[in-house]
Amino acid sequence: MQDIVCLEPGTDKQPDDQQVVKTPLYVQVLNFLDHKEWQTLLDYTLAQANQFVCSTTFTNQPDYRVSQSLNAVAEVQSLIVDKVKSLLPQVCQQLDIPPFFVTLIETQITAHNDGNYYKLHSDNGSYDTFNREISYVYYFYRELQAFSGGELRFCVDDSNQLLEQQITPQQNSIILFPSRYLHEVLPVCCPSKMFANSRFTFNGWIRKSVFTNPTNW
Ligand SMILES: O=C(O)CCC(=O)C(=O)O
Ligand SMILES: [Fe+2]
Repeated sequence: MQDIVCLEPGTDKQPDDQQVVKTPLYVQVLNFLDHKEWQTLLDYTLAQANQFVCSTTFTNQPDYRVSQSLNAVAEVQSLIVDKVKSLLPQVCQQLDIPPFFVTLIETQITAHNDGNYYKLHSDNGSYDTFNREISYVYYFYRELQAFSGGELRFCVDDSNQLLEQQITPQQNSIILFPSRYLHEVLPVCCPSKMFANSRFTFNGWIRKSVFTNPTNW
């Protein structure tokens, strides 16, 4: 059974004492996969250890993103992507994002090990990424957890108010948020430095079609 948790950045007290609930920064779903699916994904990830390469960014800034990624994840991608697709209407509603046509759901598995991080960035700030609408990050790792840190930190400027929120990577949970929001991954501490003890994510980006209905052309 999945628990959808919609986290609010806060509420504003109005003069007439009515509370206005603001749009949340992100949606979190706990217990996202069942145990068998979780195990399949973890086993697959550990078996692919040698296929991971240094993570990249579209802006190619050195030392901005330090982790390892696996970009060919076809064997396991339906585990996450099908569920993400089915959640989309609800997520758009909660994040106040108008419904849109999806052109592509990008996927990768990322491993953050000792000292790894990803500095403050948005996921759609470059020419190649401008149509990313929603980012998703599914967290998983080997039991017992052998790393600390690696919080996902949001720093969002919302109508002149700076909203800051830090999320602890929680086993078998997923976070979805607007790709334009500034966020970072704080440094991970993994004393064993073993790949298998990494902070793993199945993460990606949902791209929006920029074409309108062509029947008027
Ligand atoms: O791992 C995370 O918590 C976030 C990753 C991220 O921001 C990204 O891959 O763009
Ligand atoms: Fe990101």
